[in-house]
Amino acid sequence: MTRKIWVFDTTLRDGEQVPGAKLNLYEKVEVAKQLKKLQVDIIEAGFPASSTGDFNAVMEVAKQVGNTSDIMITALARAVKQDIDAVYNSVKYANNPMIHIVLGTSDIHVEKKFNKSKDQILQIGVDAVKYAKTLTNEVQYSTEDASRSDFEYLWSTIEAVMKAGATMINVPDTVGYAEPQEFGEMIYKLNDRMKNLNDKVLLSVHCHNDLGMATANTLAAVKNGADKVECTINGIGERAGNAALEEVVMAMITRDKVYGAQTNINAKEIMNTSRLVSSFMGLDVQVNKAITGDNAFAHSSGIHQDGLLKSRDAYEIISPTAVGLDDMELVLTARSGRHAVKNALEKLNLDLTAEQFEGVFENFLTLADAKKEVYNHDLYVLVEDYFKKHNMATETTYSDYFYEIEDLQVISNSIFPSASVKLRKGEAIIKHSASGSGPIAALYTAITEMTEIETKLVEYNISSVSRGKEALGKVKIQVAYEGETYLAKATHTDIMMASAMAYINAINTIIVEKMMPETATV
Ligand SMILES: CC(=O)SCCNC(=O)CCNC(=O)[C@H](O)C(C)(C)COP(=O)(O)OP(=O)(O)OC[C@H]1O[C@@H](n2cnc3c(N)ncnc32)[C@H](O)[C@@H]1OP(=O)(O)O
Ligand SMILES: CC(C)C(=O)C(=O)O
Ligand SMILES: [Mg+2]
Repeated sequence: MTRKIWVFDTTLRDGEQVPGAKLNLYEKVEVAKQLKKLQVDIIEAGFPASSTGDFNAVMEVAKQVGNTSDIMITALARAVKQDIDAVYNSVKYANNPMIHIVLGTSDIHVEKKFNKSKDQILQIGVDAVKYAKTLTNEVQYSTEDASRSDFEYLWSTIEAVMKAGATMINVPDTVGYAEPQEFGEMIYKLNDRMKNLNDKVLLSVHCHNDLGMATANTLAAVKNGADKVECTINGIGERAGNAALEEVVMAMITRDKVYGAQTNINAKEIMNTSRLVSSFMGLDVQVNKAITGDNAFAHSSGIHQDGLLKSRDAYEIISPTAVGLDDMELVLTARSGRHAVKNALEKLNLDLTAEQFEGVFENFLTLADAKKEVYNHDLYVLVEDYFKKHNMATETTYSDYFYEIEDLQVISNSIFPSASVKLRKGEAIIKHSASGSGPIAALYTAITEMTEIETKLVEYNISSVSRGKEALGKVKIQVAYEGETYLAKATHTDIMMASAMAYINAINTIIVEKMMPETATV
């Protein structure tokens, strides 16, 4: 039988503990709305005692997102009256409010952090739960640093707070020290004892990723009886982060026979949620991140691309559409083979004879060695060049459609940021200058006015590919055009050039998809 696993999302509390990731009230509410679409069961919205700003943000989440019966809103408190009051006074506006109390159980916490005896700490926890129960029915108790705690003391704490009225017991691997086998065994034993005491109390886990095992530990707990998982989107959180919601959920879906457990998550909202969190928090998702990384559904080597074209299951265990993506991506690189390149050409209606294809493929490899990634607009130009070289006429001069950057100058100052750009379009050279509120706005305005393709810049992201003064700047943008979004990237030592190249890549992709003749035969 399939068990239901509760999903407690702590992106807005533990996730927000990432340096620089702090969200304002508006952003917290927007993320919470998206988490509701994702169908998480519980949102932990913050730590209200920490600042007035967070108190107000948690209160707003409770009012605007917690206003239906299908979701519970909580926030974190130390085992301190003032913190518990702050949680209650902010979450009480939700239909289903919950108070979450944390207090350490390991010797390190009890002795070194609190300088108290185990009995004293246990009593503080019990008193905190009893007080919280005078305010709300739902109270979660977290035994911080549980995985490094003496098991019998951990159990006596859990037993005492359950008797005091805790409705959920959360067992955190606070410093990511646990190992799946050992963590699973601990959860098995706790589950056994808890169910004997009161089988209505939920057993939850909260795993950190310091040894890269947060997801594995969470899933080991699910296998061993945990009712609830605490996770964050993109695995963000204190230090190395928390168990990633998307990984835990997709593992349960993909390996259903192994776990025999499912969540209520609407997996199709995973990518939307990941992108929203990443953009509001200013935290890039690492490209190879499972499920939500740029490359999680992108394939770039010839043998894999060929296999996928023959049968998707050769290299795909999750359908990209299951998490809200349109499709897999076959990235054309110098490691691509003939099958992938032929497939890309056919999709563009560029039908070539075997001999023509071999010629184009040879030039493709030369270009791919120089360029890292070959785009569809590059394929058109490769085909045209091949035909020109062999004195053959083409119906369309493809290069007349696409833009290339010849030169640019960007002036950055607070008075009048401006950009001058020289573009090539086929044989034509176009020059233009524009100003803007900042250097990127000036640069993109200049290009928009030259290309006459009005896009909306949805996201602009710049990062360094390597360290040091010679670092390459990598620009990743998302633009909207006629209701569709286009992603484009570029890398260059000059970040303005990388920004312009990324934008031109987006423009050329729009041209390929919207403006090329339907049957571009050669
Ligand atoms: C594992 C986790 O993720 S826990 C959650 C982490 N989140 C946060 O810390 C939220 C942001 N924190 C804050 O805004 C502040 O630290 C506050 C408001 C919580 C406390 O601020 P301050 O009163 O200035 O205390 P400060 O943070 O310097 O020290 C923590 C105090 O809380 C005590 N404390 C720590 N954990 C707990 C707990 N679970 N229950 C009771 N007291 C606790 C410490 O012993 C220390 O008390 P002391 O001053 O008597 O030594
Ligand atoms: C508050 C608790 C659950 C926590 O974040 C941790 O122990 O990591
Ligand atoms: Mg944590």
